[in-house]
Amino acid sequence: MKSNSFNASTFDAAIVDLDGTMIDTLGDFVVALNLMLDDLTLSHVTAKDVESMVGKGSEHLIRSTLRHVRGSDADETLCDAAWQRYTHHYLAINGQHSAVYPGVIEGLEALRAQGLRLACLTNKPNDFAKPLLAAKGLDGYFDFVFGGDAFERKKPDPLPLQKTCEALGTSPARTLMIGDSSNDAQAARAAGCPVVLVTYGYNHGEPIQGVDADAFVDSLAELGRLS
Ligand SMILES: O=C(O)COP(=O)(O)O
Ligand SMILES: [Mg+2]
Repeated sequence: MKSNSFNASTFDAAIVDLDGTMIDTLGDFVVALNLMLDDLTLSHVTAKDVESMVGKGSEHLIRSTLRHVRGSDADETLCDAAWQRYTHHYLAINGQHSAVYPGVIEGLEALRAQGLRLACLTNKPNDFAKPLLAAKGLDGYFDFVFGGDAFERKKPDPLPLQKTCEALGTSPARTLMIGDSSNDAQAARAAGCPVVLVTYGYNHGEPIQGVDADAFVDSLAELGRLS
């Protein structure tokens, strides 16, 4: 951890991002998107293409994918058809091409052992996020799981973090945000939450070290060594 400013007693709770922070879901995204593209008789995307488009929710991912393969913005009819096919395929393969990152279980165990309440806050829709956490054995760590459709606006807007703090009953200043992208960091800054970023996730194709955050960790297991 590249900061000495954290101590477990500084926090009452932590809000943890999902994709790119706890679970490497790139494989699921690529498989579901390419099945969708097959249905629409469009050409495929690669993992490298998808990595820079993940993080702003499924609608954004689908629109970005359609723009990438067609070279122009898709109209609403195509977006609606794509959304239907994508949802169908994603639900069928959810978690099959994904893996929990090393150190995640250790980090979550340590945060719980230090008495922190935990919430998962992701831009992934609720219907994708909840079964995925359950399939990977992570659901039991969280008092709350909020997807990208849980609130009126998504990260990087601060609203989802403010609402999650309200649900946890904690003040933003004592609630640590743990994420992998500028989305998480911007939302945390605007909500007044301290923020730690992992160095291994998806940051819209940009180096994570360039993002304004309080600390960076190579593994969530490092969070257990804060005290
Ligand atoms: O855009 C997504 O679906 C992933 O979002 P997350 O990084 O907030 O979990
Ligand atoms: Mg993420």
